[in-house]
Amino acid sequence: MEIYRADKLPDMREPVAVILGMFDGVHVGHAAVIRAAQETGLRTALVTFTEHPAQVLKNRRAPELTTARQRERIFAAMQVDFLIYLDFKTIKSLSAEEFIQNVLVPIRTKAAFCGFNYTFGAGGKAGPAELERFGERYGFTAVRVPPVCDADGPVSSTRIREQIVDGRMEDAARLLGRPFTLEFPVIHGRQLGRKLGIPTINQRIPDGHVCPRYGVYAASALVDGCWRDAVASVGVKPTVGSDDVLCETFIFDYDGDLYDRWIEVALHTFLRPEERFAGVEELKTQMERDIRHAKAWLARHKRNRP
Ligand SMILES: Cc1cc2nc3c(=O)[nH]c(=O)nc-3n(C[C@H](O)[C@H](O)[C@H](O)COP(=O)(O)O)c2cc1C
Ligand SMILES: Nc1ncnc2c1ncn2[C@@H]1O[C@H](COP(=O)(O)OP(=O)(O)O)[C@@H](O)[C@H]1O
Repeated sequence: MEIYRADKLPDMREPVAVILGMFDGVHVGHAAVIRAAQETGLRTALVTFTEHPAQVLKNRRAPELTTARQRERIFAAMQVDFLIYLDFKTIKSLSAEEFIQNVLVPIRTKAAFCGFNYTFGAGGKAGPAELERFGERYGFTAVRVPPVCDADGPVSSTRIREQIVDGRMEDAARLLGRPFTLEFPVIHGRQLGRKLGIPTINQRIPDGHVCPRYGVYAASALVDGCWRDAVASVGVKPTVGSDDVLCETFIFDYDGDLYDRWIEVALHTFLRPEERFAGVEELKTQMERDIRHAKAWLARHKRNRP
């Protein structure tokens, strides 16, 4: 996948199928839009923004399900050919027709795919119907891909955020089409884990990112291309105290240095809420119990997970 950032649009040698949207989470509804574009047989160009429009317009946005880094990896794995980042600050004043003229026409759009609720042009006033109308004028077909639904309605990033905040990881995984993962750099802690015989990689969950329910999860961690079983704890560790919201993961049967590396941790199922213990000994006893519970759960769910 070739990535183009802001200012400069790529010089396309052949016409492309364009995929439009933010795609936070890249859930099964998003995947349907991407697949529809790929079915044209054309090369696909996903056109998105560096910053979320809501962030620029309202200085406020829903917490992210995926970082740009994660989305890039997922798009690449789905075999999207080009990823084009536009700067929303410069795009936001363009009228709907100017957006077509300044972005879709120069990249040789032959077909444009969007979700059922896609909006574009100044004030987000234009939608799929306008895209179709402009398509006729500028020589591309416009396709509005219907929502993927389950028994509770359309799959949406909003629903998935709620599931994650509630610790309903299996439900979230169903709508994402893969387990929910966090991927952040490994930072230094107080080295207490090692003293307890349970070293953990510590990862800060930044503001603006969705934060799973505080508590303990059966997990796995991607280390050097291999998913390893693990147990993770999300929260502020009230027993010892923490200034940050952390995801701390103990990787089973592993002993290596992971500081400063970006490690992806999948949270499969919620085991128990975070607790404040009277002391470190009580905490250690509970952590050992958590390890047994996580191992038992992971052994029972060997299939369908990384
Ligand atoms: C499986 C697991 C469960 C945990 N549960 C709790 C908990 O309920 N309450 C709490 O205060 N800390 C909890 N922690 C966090 C520990 O306090 C923390 O990992 C330990 O203090 C080591 O910190 P360090 O990484 O800074 O050395 C848990 C950690 C793990 C790995
Ligand atoms: N099995 C393991 N699971 C997690 N981290 C491990 C493991 N083995 C070694 N490590 C390393 O040890 C560090 C964690 O040790 P710990 O004493 O908890 O220190 P800290 O308080 O800095 O997190 C991790 O960042 C990682 O580099």
